[in-house]
Amino acid sequence: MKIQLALDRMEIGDAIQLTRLVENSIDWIEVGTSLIKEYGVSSIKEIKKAFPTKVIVADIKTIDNARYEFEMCFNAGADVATVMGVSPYVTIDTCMEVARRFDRRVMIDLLNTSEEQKKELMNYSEAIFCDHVSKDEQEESGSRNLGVDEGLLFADSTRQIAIAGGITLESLAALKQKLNPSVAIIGSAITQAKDPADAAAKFKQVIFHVEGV
Ligand SMILES: O=C(CO)[C@H](O)[C@H](O)COP(=O)(O)O
Repeated sequence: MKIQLALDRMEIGDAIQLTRLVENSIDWIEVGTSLIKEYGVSSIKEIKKAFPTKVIVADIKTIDNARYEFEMCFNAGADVATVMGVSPYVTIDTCMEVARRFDRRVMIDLLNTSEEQKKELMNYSEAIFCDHVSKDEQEESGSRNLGVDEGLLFADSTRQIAIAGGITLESLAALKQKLNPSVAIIGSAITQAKDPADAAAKFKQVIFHVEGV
């Protein structure tokens, strides 16, 4: 399981500095939606420039305007870009087509999708599927991703799964068991930690422990 470090609600310089502290413990770097909204695609360019060998995920959360937004992210250096699963299928089709042309990947964010939509979306076999509990659900309703609903859907699936939303050192092992994700997206548990390097190293240890590799 890879760790995708989610960088949100900070300045680009601080994001780069923080990532330097933890880069040996993490695999993918997410340029968070808040960075893209605040600083534009230059946030993607700068983070790719600072970490050229890491997989860079642009969490642009496209819901329309797919061709323009995905070309913009890939031209800025993103290796993966995100689209909302609740988007019209023509939007997701377009994201897939642009990603294929650039030889990059699409992550479909399953936030607020119904069971029926999730089953339909699984037809996008090349995508990564993100099981996501949102910031608002975390901060306003006290929820976090515990993998309660998706177990059966994902258990039968050969699809690549990512998990996100308030993941902690304590919740990661159970999530791994329930959803068998290949990517754990971790933001505040590392970025807001007193010692981010120590927190990231501990996440890596948990993964080592559950995977035994
Ligand atoms: O996509 C996001 C918010 O929409 C975040 O990147 C994701 O939720 C991970 O951050 P955290 O671990 O702090 O929840």
